[in-house]
Amino acid sequence: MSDCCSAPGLLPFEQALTKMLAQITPVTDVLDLPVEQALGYVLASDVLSPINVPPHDNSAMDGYAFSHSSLEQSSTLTLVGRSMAGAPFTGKCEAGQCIRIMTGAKMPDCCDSVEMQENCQAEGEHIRFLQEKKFGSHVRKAGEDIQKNQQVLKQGHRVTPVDIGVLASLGVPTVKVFRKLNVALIATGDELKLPGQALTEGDIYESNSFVLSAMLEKLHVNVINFGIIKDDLSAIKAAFIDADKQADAVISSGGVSVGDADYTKTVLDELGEIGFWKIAMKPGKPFAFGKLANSVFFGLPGNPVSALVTFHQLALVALTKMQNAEPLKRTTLRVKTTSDLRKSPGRMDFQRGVLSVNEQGETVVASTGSQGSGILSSLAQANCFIVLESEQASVSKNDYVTVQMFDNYL
Ligand SMILES: Nc1nc2c(c(=O)[nH]1)N[C@H]1C(S)=C(S)[C@@H](COP(=O)(O)OP(=O)(O)OC[C@H]3O[C@@H](n4cnc5c(N)ncnc54)[C@H](O)[C@@H]3O)O[C@H]1N2
Ligand code: MOO
Repeated sequence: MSDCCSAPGLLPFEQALTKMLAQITPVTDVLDLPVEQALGYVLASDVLSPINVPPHDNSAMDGYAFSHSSLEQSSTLTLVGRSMAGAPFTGKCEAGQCIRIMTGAKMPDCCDSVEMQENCQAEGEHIRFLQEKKFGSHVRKAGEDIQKNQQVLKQGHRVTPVDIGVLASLGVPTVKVFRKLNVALIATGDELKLPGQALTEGDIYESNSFVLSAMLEKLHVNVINFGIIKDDLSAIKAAFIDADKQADAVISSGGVSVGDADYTKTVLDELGEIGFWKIAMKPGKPFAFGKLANSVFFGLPGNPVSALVTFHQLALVALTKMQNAEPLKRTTLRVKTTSDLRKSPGRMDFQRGVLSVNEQGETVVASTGSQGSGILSSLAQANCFIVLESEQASVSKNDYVTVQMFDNYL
């Protein structure tokens, strides 16, 4: 994206992203947390395995362990002991002998292979092996999953449920993680009512803080919800001051445009500094970024789709950096559109699309229809953004477009 194609006065999207990220300082405070509490946290150091996993060679089947060379002499071996999971065979065995073994039990030192019991005939202590077996069959080798000192997880990785299992399997009781961010949410607007309240003339229900709060939960931050603040300069100023004291980042929605009751930018300018305002993107043109005394500030536009798209494309990327997490990976594809797409050059569009596979097996995208920035339900129907560069004009059906798949924050 270059300056050539953005409407005058609007910062190209990529430049806005770069400028914003340059002003984000990642957290440095580190906690040592029990692994079972680490879900969603960002690792503050690499995790190396202190052991081999599994720690010893063990059987993958219930059956009989033996030395492969024994079977070259005779297909019937003599049973001389038992190895159970947690109660290994500690005795000695010789050529021509075998050991009863259970899944997960340690391989006796004298054995190198296992046969499952379904392929054996047991008559007292005489075990007949009915099939030929390869050397090492049904043996899970020590360290075949993870080797001692192997890097298992990297700094910056966000801990998943499976990671918690992997850490437990290493016998690791605690992990070092970066502290959670505190993020304040403020919805501005005289017209906003909470679900459950009655609407009077001109009111609408507030939805931005609900969806933003849910997205922030997925990002694993502490949300400090300031609820609805009236379109009043001093009320907004007081809320921003309070939020700035408590949070690493303050996110407001609404009041960021040029209307008579749009105070966000004025207050940001008074209390801190405006990094930039107005981006060549659609929806989301009036997005503002800046700094308050202690925190960074994201001023999202009030329109529900504009608020969510700017949060997803900009604020979420910045908060991820602030968490010290590895950058978000977003999947993009070039696919055919089955809809005509209306667009004027000058802003980068994030249109809502539905990606699917048609009867011919081709991956195609369709528009969700009207792209008004108040139509929140269209985001719920969509599974991707159709990303159209700033200079692009309308696109015809059957042309190829870039889509960005929704990630798990939407
Ligand atoms: N003269 C101009 N007017 C507008 C421009 C412009 O460039 N010149 N830009 C338009 C664009 S683009 C957008 S986006 C909006 C953004 O306006 P604000 O950020 O000032 O938002 P509001 O005016 O407060 O609200 C816009 C719209 O969204 C509804 N809203 C607000 N907050 C919430 C909420 N928490 N939950 C649900 N809905 C919300 C509000 O009722 C309005 O309908 O400005 C255009 N105007
Ligand atoms: O940016 Mo506004 O978001 O076009 O409606």
